[in-house]
Amino acid sequence: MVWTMSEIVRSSSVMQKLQSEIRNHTGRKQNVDEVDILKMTYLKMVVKETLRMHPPAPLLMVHESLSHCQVDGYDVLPKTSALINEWGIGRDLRVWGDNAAEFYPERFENFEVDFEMVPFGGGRRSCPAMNISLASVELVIANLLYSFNWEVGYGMKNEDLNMEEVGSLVVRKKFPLCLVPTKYNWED
Ligand code: HEM
Repeated sequence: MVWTMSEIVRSSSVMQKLQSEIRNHTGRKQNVDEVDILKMTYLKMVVKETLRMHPPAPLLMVHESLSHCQVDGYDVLPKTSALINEWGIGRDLRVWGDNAAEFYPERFENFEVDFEMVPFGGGRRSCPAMNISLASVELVIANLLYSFNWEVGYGMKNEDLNMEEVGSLVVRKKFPLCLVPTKYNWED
């Protein structure tokens, strides 16, 4: 959620497009609910793009081979530890093109994700909480943007927000995200 908010605040066009989608689909009421978010296609693209660029577990978890196998011509012996570089997969120029380092949710308009990114891992030991995690992130982000506009404040420009990472197995922002909300006025 923190990485998603950070990327949204850094780009005024993403924030505006997302707020229009959320407010148009929700209408004027107390808050966005689970049914409202089903129709929000841009919101889903924004969350996907965040997971591509900022996978919370950049190397997934350590896996161990059970038996001897070959991968790409390399012999993998039993009990070999394997780390999957999900961070690298999400930034591979061959998959994502020259703008791989850019936050560009629209790339998912014409791109059905299969194994091009695996922020929740894959196979039998993948994250069992994938669906609830995605739904929770979408619901919280939608509500934050529905009721408020956000800025970095304190005289700083939104696009200059610090995005440095820290951590190893789980990566988080080096500096905590601190934003200033302004209540959205439907009459404006
Ligand atoms: C955006 C949020 C989350 C992400 C990106 C994420 C990602 C991951 C990843 C990459 C793995 C390792 C998969 C592998 O090694 O192939 C994993 C495993 C796991 N996750 Fe998550 N996770 C998230 C949220 C959650 C939540 C909220 C829970 C619990 C409520 C959870 C419970 C678990 C469990 C129990 C495993 C171990 C599964 C196993 O070893 O069989 N995760 N997760």
